[in-house]
Amino acid sequence: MAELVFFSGTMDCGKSTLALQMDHNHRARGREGLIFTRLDRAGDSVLSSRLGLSTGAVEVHEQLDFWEVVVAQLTSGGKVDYLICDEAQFYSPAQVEQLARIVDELDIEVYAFGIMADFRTQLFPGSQRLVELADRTQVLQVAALCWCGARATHNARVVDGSMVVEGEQVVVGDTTDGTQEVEYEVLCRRHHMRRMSSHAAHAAALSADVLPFDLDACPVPPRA
Ligand SMILES: Nc1ncnc2c1ncn2[C@@H]1O[C@H](COP(=O)(O)OP(=O)(O)O)[C@@H](O)[C@H]1O
Ligand SMILES: Cc1cn([C@H]2C[C@H](O)[C@@H](COP(=O)(O)O)O2)c(=O)[nH]c1=O
Repeated sequence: MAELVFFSGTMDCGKSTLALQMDHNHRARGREGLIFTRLDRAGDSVLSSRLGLSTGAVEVHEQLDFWEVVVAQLTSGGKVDYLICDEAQFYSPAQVEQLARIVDELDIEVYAFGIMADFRTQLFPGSQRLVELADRTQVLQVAALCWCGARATHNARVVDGSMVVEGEQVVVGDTTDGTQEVEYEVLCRRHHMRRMSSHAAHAAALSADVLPFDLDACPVPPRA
């Protein structure tokens, strides 16, 4: 029986790489699949991994209906054994429901990949619906790490070097709108809650070295 599986984890933990590997392994055994993504950092209609691999994909626009796409493929004589769905956090709840229907009524495997929560630690609507409907939610094994070395569990947004907790939910990574540079960094919960990105930690470490300087305790009198 087919399943809807949600592979989740922080940014940069290898989700897109796993999506490409799963597609490769299925294809190598003669199975045929459809690949979908939305707002990949490499551009429209591409599923890309930071390891350098990429493949063409169907861009999931707001109006895309997964059910219609798959049924059209089947009725035109195509074979569909599985779907690979990357950046699934950006899909609408209705689109996630279409994916569940494809599993149940067409017996096609659906593998969805995405982050669970945004930079404010709030669930993306698409991810929430996936957790609600998936047969299984699987956290990726490869841990992305916080700057302190702990397992990273949260995604932080850094705008012009400072961590922010307000703003639009969706801003594609590694972009600039011409005025601001938006980056993301993964953190452990402790440092996310303290708003301590690696940049802030570095600045705090530097000022800790400089500020507590006690002239009276200094063995060498400073030169005039
Ligand atoms: N130069 C590198 N050498 C080895 N592994 C790398 C390198 N660059 C990135 N990676 C791996 O790629 C992972 C990110 O892959 P990607 O599939 O793009 O992540 P995600 O889709 O979860 O954001 C990193 O966690 C790391 O394990
Ligand atoms: C936390 C967060 C992330 N995003 C964007 C940034 C990236 O384009 C994707 C995640 O991609 P990845 O393959 O998992 O690295 O999501 C966003 O728009 N809003 C956020 O809060």
